[in-house]
Amino acid sequence: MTTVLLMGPPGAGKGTHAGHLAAHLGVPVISTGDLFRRNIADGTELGKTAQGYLDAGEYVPDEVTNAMVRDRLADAEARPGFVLDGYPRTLDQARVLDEILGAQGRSLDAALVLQVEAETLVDRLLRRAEIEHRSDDTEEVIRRRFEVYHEQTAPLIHFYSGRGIHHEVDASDDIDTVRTRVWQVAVQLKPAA
Ligand SMILES: Nc1ncnc2c1ncn2[C@@H]1O[C@H](COP(=O)(O)OP(=O)(O)O)[C@@H](O)[C@H]1O
Ligand SMILES: [Mg+2]
Repeated sequence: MTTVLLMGPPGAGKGTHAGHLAAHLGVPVISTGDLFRRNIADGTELGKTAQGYLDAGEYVPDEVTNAMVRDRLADAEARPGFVLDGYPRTLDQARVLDEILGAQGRSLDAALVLQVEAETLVDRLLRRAEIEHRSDDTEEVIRRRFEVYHEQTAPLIHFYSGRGIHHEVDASDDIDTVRTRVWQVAVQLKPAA
């Protein structure tokens, strides 16, 4: 079983590499951003709650996000492990995640932080805006998302480094190069059976 999370600023490539890594490990990706977007597209109550926050570049309240992730982690699908993309993003979420996993008799193996300099991130997000038309990929909202990341999520790096499960990955190069780096970290976690 491998339980990993990917952290990093908006545009760092969390979604891309969470997908690759999960496929390698044979476990599901749990992406809070994707779950919110799917709920918005489906017009669910959860989606209605989340929409305003996403459009403003703010975080959805912890109790809403934590409840959604709690459900996902209880699924049979997540029993062999998981790759978390975009969760936890606050200290409260990190503590709740510990609680959920502890109650299941497991814990987090690794927190991977994807590192990319700010200029590259803005370029990537503006390019993605042209392709995906995400409502939160406008210049103004992107700026706010960076602020929120630095205020609320960057402190989590200390939370996980204090526990010795934090790994930095240089994510500024092309996708294949970064994928190899991510995989090198994952391989160290679990020696081949
Ligand atoms: N763990 C979370 N807590 C609160 N809000 C979240 C969380 N994950 C995603 N969101 C909401 O969804 C938006 C988009 O998330 P995501 O797709 O993961 O962005 P990115 O991958 O570009 O960082 C966030 O700006 C936020 O509004
Ligand atoms: Mg994403």
